[in-house]
Amino acid sequence: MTGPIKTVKERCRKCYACVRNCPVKAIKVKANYAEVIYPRCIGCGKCIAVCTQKAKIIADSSEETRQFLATAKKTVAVLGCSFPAFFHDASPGQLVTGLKRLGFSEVHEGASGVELISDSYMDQVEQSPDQPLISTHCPTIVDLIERHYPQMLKNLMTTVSPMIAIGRFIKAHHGDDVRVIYISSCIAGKFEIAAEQVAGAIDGVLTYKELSQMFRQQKLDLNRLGTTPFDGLEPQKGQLFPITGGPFQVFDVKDDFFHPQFISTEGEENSLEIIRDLAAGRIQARLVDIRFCNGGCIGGPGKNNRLTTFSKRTLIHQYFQSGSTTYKTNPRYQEPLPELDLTRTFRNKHKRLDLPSGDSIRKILQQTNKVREQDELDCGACGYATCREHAIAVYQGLADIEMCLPYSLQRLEEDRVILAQKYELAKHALSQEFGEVEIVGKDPHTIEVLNLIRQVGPTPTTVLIRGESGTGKELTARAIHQMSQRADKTLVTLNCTTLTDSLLESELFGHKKGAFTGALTDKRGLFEAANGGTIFLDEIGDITPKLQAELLRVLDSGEIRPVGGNSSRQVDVRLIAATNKNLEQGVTDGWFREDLFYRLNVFSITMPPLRSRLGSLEALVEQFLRSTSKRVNKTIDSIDRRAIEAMRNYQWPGNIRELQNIIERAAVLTQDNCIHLENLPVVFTELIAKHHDDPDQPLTSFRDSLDRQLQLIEKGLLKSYLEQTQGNVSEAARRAQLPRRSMYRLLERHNLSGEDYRPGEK
Ligand SMILES: Nc1ncnc2c1ncn2[C@@H]1O[C@H](COP(=O)(O)OP(=O)(O)OP(=O)(O)O)[C@@H](O)[C@H]1O
Repeated sequence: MTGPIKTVKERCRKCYACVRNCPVKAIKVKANYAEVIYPRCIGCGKCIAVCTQKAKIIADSSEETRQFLATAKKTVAVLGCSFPAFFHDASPGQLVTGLKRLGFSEVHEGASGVELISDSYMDQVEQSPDQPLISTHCPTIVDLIERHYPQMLKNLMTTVSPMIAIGRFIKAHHGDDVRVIYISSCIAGKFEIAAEQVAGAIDGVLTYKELSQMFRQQKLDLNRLGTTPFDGLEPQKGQLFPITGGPFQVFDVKDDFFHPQFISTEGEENSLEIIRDLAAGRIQARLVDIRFCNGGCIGGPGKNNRLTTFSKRTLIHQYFQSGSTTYKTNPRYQEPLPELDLTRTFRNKHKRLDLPSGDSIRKILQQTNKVREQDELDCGACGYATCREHAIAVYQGLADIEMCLPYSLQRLEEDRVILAQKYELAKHALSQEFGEVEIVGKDPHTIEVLNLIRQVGPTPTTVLIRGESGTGKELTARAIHQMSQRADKTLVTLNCTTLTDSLLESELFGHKKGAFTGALTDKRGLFEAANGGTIFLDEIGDITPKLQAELLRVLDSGEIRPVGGNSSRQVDVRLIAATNKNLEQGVTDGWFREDLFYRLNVFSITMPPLRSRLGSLEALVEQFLRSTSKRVNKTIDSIDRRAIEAMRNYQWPGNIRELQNIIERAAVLTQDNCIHLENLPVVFTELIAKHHDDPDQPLTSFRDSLDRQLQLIEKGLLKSYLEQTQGNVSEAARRAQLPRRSMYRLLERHNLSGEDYRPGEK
């Protein structure tokens, strides 16, 4: 069932402004838009006012009115009592002329409808009812009680509103030969005329905005028109009705405003407060006059100007006092009528929504990560004042879980991490398919690694690859997989540092639908994806104790259990793990499980750092020149001697990956086909210590001088080791705790030889 407030779905951006501002929570949030639930709506128009995207609109009655005007039947216009506050640029007589030009046969003032109901009102008040009477001229208040406070139906005065009264009055004089259009700033009137108890009195409600639009379309400038008198009855005090206190003036309620038995109030907050007070029996008034809009009927949402309540109030008062309006009352309205029925009844339209149990609320709160009381932030971003109200609305199907902002932000972050991981996986898969896998190097360390790969590759043994970052651990894992019987099956790579504990568990072992928020379907884990092949867990030293225990269980049993699942599945996966952390230290310090360490460390390969395999430096450089040339789309086929010399003297903290990156950078920078020393980062130029043997060299830059001094210290130390070991280079290397090859390289660089220190050989 749709009511007069419509949603333009394409415009709704789900900002929840309407949810937040709707006083009776009559907005339901759907997948792509928020819409009004008509049976709960009270037509106050707040959602229209707060929607910056103009996605909430009031059903426009101008087209329907035009159609009425185009037929032979008479159509009468009734101007709501607030019209002088909205059409103040033109005189009332010009407005009447304008309406007649549009085709209306007669124009009446709604204020005369107020006077029609005055007696009925006072009769009810004077009967001294035993419970407070609530006025019924504001349709929003009537809807509020019918739809949300049905226990107060008995308090509603059984009199129609002035709009219905004048509609019935006009129709009583014309028979069914006439249509009546009411023009007002009140959009709730559009709701009211549809109520079965008053149906037929008014045929359409036009807002002032819609009427102005009709004037514009007809190019009618009211200021240029002559004046025409009203055709209806001349009202007396009814013209004061729309403003605060107006009804009491019109109905001649003698007791003043200070008397607690006669209360007149308006505005959303006051209206809701007084109805709650009345419902709870906290106040005992005789007559309560309530109008929902701020300032009374001059505050309706169907307005066409932005004047303040005070200036509109002044305009109404001026109009009342001026007495300049002219009337040429149609004689038919003077004729006596059989008594006009001005009563109405009301109906309980309350739709009770199921209330969740405490347990259901708790479960919904948990879905948005609210487990403890302090997790309930009550931030209001969802449109509900508290997390509990939001949870109840979710239970009642009015709200979405995703409306919780902190929860949605967290979900987004988790999704981002998962996507980043998936991106890494895709990248790896591509490089596995199209990238180079060849391990370059002829130095003894690399040859030793290649031998180990050859030996362990074809076996199903678990391998632990260790070594500094960028030394080729992943490359080695790929080589092992390619050399294995599983080479035609998948190699799944996972970097354990990128995922949180819970995500890593679901990533590795999969999850069942509903295992946690966001687990919308069953999902296969990486262990299952690697079934029959190999799984490479990079940075294994970074997984948490919980996951270490789980991994150990999988390695021992060969079975995986998805998160949230009850049964296990057998998988045949070869595990290769890598780390640059000292796991033995981890075992001692307690952050790595000893049993897992031994389970992983069945066969270990330690990747030597680049600084200890400089024998392969040139081969690596050549390899990277080739691959980089392709990548940067340049032909680079050589590197100059000084650049290589500088590279030999560099420590390579980032190892082979750093070398690869430096070559790529240089390839981009070079202007010809060769990489020069100048194309390398500045540190390499500084490493070419031209004068490191000459202590008397005049001081140049601080860096040069420091480098020179360090070279001297280094040479002095080497000489001491050679002296102490009488030129035995192996012994000197052992004492210096350096690899023998490094010792030879250092001696070569400083032009030293063991022979010079052997006894008798000097
Ligand atoms: N011996 C080698 N021959 C050719 N390329 C190599 C060699 N070793 C490493 N690389 C290249 O160096 C880069 C870094 O290697 P890899 O990613 O295997 O190192 P890693 O030790 O796994 O690094 P991290 O610890 O940072 O994950 C890769 O592009 C790889 O192809």
